[in-house]
Amino acid sequence: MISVLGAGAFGTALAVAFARGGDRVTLWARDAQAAQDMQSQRENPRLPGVTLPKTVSVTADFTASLSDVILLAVPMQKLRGLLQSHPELSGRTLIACCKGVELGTQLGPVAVIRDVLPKATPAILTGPSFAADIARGLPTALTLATPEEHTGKALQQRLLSPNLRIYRTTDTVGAELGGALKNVIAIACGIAIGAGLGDSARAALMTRGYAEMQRMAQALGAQPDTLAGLSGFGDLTLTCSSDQSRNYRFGLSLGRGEDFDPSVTVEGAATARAAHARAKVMNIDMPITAAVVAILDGGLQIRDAMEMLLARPPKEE
Ligand SMILES: NC(=O)C1=CN([C@@H]2O[C@H](COP(=O)(O)OP(=O)(O)OC[C@H]3O[C@@H](n4cnc5c(N)ncnc54)[C@H](O)[C@@H]3O)[C@@H](O)[C@H]2O)C=CC1
Ligand SMILES: O=C(CO)COP(=O)(O)O
Repeated sequence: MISVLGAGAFGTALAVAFARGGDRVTLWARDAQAAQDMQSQRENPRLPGVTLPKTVSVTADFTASLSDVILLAVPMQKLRGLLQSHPELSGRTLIACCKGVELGTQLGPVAVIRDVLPKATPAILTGPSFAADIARGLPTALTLATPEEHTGKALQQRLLSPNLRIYRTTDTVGAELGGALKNVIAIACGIAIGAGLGDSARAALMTRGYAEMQRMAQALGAQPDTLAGLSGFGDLTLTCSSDQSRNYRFGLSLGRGEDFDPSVTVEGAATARAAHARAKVMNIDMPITAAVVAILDGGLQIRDAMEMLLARPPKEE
């Protein structure tokens, strides 16, 4: 059995994929009514049109939902709270599926798991994948990062399913930072397109944003190759170019001066602030991230942000 904790769009999509791969899956929702509705209606309103396979069981009973492989599919800023309120997760294999950097501590998901439950075996599953695509069975490739290779090999075998190909790495820092920081750049790209700055500006932001991602990741001990893979470059490409991305759509709204539904999960906003704080302390040059934070905080107009980025001293690429 596989456990997925968090019955949002991504947790549900993963549950569907693992069930297609032949596993029984328990999907835990914290809200009892939501769990009951999903269990009886065989559908999650966040993934309309996707029928839950019979081997997916949705429950709000936390203890009953646990197994030897547990995926944590909650937003990044909720991860610590989930772990803290369930000490029974200690000593288990916990695979984070969230993409972000924690506000305050500036830690990624693997580091947060280690911090709260040092006896757990942490991992992260990340990479370019929209929940709706996975749930519809469209071909998708992800990266599974575990500190120890033997754990990664075992989990990789366990989680493979039709149309969901899983690569592995032991570079957890690179994998989690790629997935987190690409959301910040996706917001920047959405802002640029929403403000009518054009596709060329977006390409520049993606490329120079990638340079920022590499700088921070390497400063924190990641391998450059990891950022060039699915969890970094792959996810950056997807998220900065698709209207399916919530981070990109959030940026579009900002660029157009429109409101955005605050209940939608947009990981890049908090992550921009956390990464910016870390960059300042470590003296890492991250001008696009800094501009996103300044725009979010209302201190910088979009045109001024672009002018500021263009007016930086000329340098070698
Ligand atoms: N939706 C997507 O296409 C993808 C999402 N992700 C990542 O997955 C993570 C979750 O995103 P989504 O599922 O899309 O968001 P979502 O907004 O659809 O669902 C989040 C779920 O987490 C639950 N939740 C929030 N706080 C909780 C807590 N303290 N305890 C238990 N449950 C809690 C909510 O009730 C909700 O069901 C994010 O970090 C996101 O970046 C990763 C890849 C793709
Ligand atoms: O991480 C994702 C795609 O890989 C999902 O992106 P959004 O959270 O921006 O929708």
